[in-house]
Amino acid sequence: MAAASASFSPLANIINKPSEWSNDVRAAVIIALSVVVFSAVLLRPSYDGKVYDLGGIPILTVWSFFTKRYDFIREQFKNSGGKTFRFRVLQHRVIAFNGEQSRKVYFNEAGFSMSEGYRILMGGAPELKDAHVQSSVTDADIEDGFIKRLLLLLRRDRITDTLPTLLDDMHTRMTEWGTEGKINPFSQLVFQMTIRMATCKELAEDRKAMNDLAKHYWALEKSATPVSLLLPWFPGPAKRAKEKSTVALYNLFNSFVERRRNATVPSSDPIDLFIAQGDSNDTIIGVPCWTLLFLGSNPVWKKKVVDELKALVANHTDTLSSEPLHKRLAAIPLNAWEEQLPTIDLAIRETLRITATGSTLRRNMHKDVTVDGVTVKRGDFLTYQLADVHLNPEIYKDPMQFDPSRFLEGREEDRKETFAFIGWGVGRHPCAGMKIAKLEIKLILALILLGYEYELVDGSGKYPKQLPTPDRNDIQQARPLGEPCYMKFKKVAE
Ligand code: HEM
Repeated sequence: MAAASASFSPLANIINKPSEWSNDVRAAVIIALSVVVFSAVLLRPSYDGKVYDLGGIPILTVWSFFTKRYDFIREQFKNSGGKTFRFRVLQHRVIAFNGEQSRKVYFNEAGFSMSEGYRILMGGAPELKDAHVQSSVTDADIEDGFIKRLLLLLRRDRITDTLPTLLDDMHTRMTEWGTEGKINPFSQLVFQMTIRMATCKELAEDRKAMNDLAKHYWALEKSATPVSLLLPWFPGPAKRAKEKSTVALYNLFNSFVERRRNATVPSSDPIDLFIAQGDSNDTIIGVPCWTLLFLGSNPVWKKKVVDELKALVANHTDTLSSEPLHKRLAAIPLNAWEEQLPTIDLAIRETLRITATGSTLRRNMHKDVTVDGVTVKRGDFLTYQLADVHLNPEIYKDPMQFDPSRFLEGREEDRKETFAFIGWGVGRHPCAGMKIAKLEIKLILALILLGYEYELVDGSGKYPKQLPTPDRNDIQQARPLGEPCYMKFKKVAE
């Protein structure tokens, strides 16, 4: 079949009969061959005693940096014998570091900009120009003020006020599951929570708008393809998709801003203060799902976590109350959620250690800096993959094993090296949303672990032969790889 179709292809006809090539075809072939020979000779990999240069044609060599980033970095470190390596992405130079010495400088150096690194090598963030919005406010201005505004939103009094509503939202979503059944936990459990914290009541309670928001948000993330990042001007499908979803998101937010502006009674909802840039919803969604999977395969830790949650409820609420679970949880003070769940803290930490393995990015915006003997010039990009430390068997024994006790006194594996745990960021860029993210994860775990009994099953209803592992090349979400795994549940508390 392939041979038959090839003989009808004009290209195959030309290739098969070199004697009939026109001068133009001959010239094209000679140029193409020259490029290949030139690249093979002049752009071949090299080592100057400090750093490996991957060489090669910039786009071709690094295609998998954009499509399979985790594998790319791992493979190149294998090729370089664990030494620092560098490569080109078009006109940019990127240096990949590993090891403790590099890590210390990478996360502490003031001139290494996190936002510049992600903006250029990651993409995916909406830009005002894509929505064709005329504004004197630049995207850089928005970013500068972002963390300040975020911290304003995440003030303790706001979180305390919103906590009961967050639980109501979750409860409403979970009621749709019924009293018994099977769910794939990797759904959009937490999206609404973050929207509630970051926008306004009207939006968080409008199911259609929420669904549209989720649709455009994921479309925007998908539009960060290698072509759209390497050639941002190229008018291909990814550029069109990015513009389309940016316009849709802008219009959607704008309609709610207008509603708030026209409202007679002002509210303390954040949308009255600012329109938040989309942030790490995807990460939060993944963490409780993975924790539930790990606990589902580890009865000892599951019991410890459930017992701890039961104790929290017993200590802070009326045990004889007939109120539904989410109302009772709402009565628990914020500081108790933060300080009285050490076992869950360990389980979350261990979940992040195993699942947070992606590449962080930076750009050197100031003077040249030497990192572990390698000069990082002004304008160079840098990358450090969290797997270098999180899955390092020299630091974490049996790194693929879910074992929260590795952090306990006496073992403290995360203290063996500087910055050995980076699940919430370290150095100059600790996660600004950690407190709210942890709270959301704990609320979800409490509602599920106290409200339901569950066991893990595969498609045929049996305990899975193999548990899924995170897709480490899935930069945004680390969704599970392998056979689908479900939670078979039964409701045990209203
Ligand atoms: C489970 C959820 C989350 C995880 C695991 C997480 C993890 C991280 C990590 C590892 C970094 C450092 C990245 C680097 O060094 O390149 C970071 C930074 C950051 N995170 Fe999160 N994050 C989460 C949720 C959130 C949420 C919900 C928000 C906002 C509401 C947020 C806001 C930020 C910001 C603004 C920074 C950059 C801080 C800076 O530039 O100094 N994160 N996060």
